[in-house]
Amino acid sequence: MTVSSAPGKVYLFGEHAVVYGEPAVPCAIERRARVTVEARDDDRLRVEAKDLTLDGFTVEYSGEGGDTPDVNVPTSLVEAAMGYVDGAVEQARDVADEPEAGFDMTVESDIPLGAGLGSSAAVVVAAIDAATRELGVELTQEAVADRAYRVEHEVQDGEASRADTFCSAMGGAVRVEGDDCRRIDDVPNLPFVVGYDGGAGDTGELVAGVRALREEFDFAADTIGAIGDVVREGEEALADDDVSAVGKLMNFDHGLLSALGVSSRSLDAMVWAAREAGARGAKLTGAGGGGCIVALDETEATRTALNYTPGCEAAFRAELDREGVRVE
Ligand SMILES: Nc1ncnc2c1ncn2[C@@H]1O[C@H](COP(=O)(O)OP(=O)(O)OP(=O)(O)O)[C@@H](O)[C@H]1O
Ligand SMILES: C[C@@](O)(CCO)CC(=O)[O-]
Ligand SMILES: [Mg+2]
Repeated sequence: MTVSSAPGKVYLFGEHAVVYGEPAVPCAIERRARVTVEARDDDRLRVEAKDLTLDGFTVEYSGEGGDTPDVNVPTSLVEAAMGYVDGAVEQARDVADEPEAGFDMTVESDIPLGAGLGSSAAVVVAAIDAATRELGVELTQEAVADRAYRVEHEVQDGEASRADTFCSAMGGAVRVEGDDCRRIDDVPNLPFVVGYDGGAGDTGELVAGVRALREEFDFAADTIGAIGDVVREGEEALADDDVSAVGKLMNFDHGLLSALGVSSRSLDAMVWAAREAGARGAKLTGAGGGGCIVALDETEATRTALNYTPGCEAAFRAELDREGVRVE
């Protein structure tokens, strides 16, 4: 039996624009997805995903994907979840050159689903790491990141950057621009506070919406370019340990993301509550549509304000997680 875990992330800057080749800076946070894998004697795959709904679901189907799972959650949700885990298993079979390998897998996660904290990337990264190890192959974190990217790219219908998967596999703060992925060492202390509205957005759909806007309006394409400028400026602020400038740029980034239509009433409400409480900056994180905002505040004021904000279901502090994927 092998257990691997991988962290979720918040975006300091650059989500969405990163899909079109602009740089982005996601940071891994201390909230993890854990995947337990046990090799089977046959080629079947049995997946238990306890957090997929409140009730959880269990599905058993063949390696060829011929069976229809008998479950009580929306089919699209099951299909997507099976896509991520199935994709991870395909990668492990390919790496180990064991196309017939079967597994029992259990997915458990502290990362809210579809909320902008990179739950999909963490699940794929941890699943690939655990399944390859279970087959006796140890991949580097970079290799896990690359394989996980291929899975996200496929499940999200080609609408994915390397940012989430690289960040989850490597840990820490990272910089991703197209295929160029690296860790950023020496980031200042970043006092992340996360606000969660209890909702979710569909990453693939939200990215497709931004793509449509970008094709329709030149100024939407310019907005994406402006996000790239914010990120480049933000990298300088990080290098100068200037947390107050980082916050200002996060605010700017949120405005641009909002212009691209990926914010929501509750995300905006949480962003404003954080700013009014004295946060250095606040923005939505991840694909948007609903889910989480991230703010910078070393005091307790933002968390307290978020707890009193209608539409905010939970507010918590998130520490930078310097460790990426690991065996438990
Ligand atoms: N604990 C889990 N168990 C099973 N599947 C999961 C789990 N967590 C996430 N997933 C899969 O990932 C999907 C959510 O991925 P999606 O990319 O839409 O959001 P996210 O990764 O949480 O946020 P973002 O991509 O904006 O950072 C879920 O619908 C499910 O398919
Ligand atoms: C919206 C997006 O930029 C981040 C989702 O966490 C999509 C991606 O980079 O794959
Ligand atoms: Mg995702």
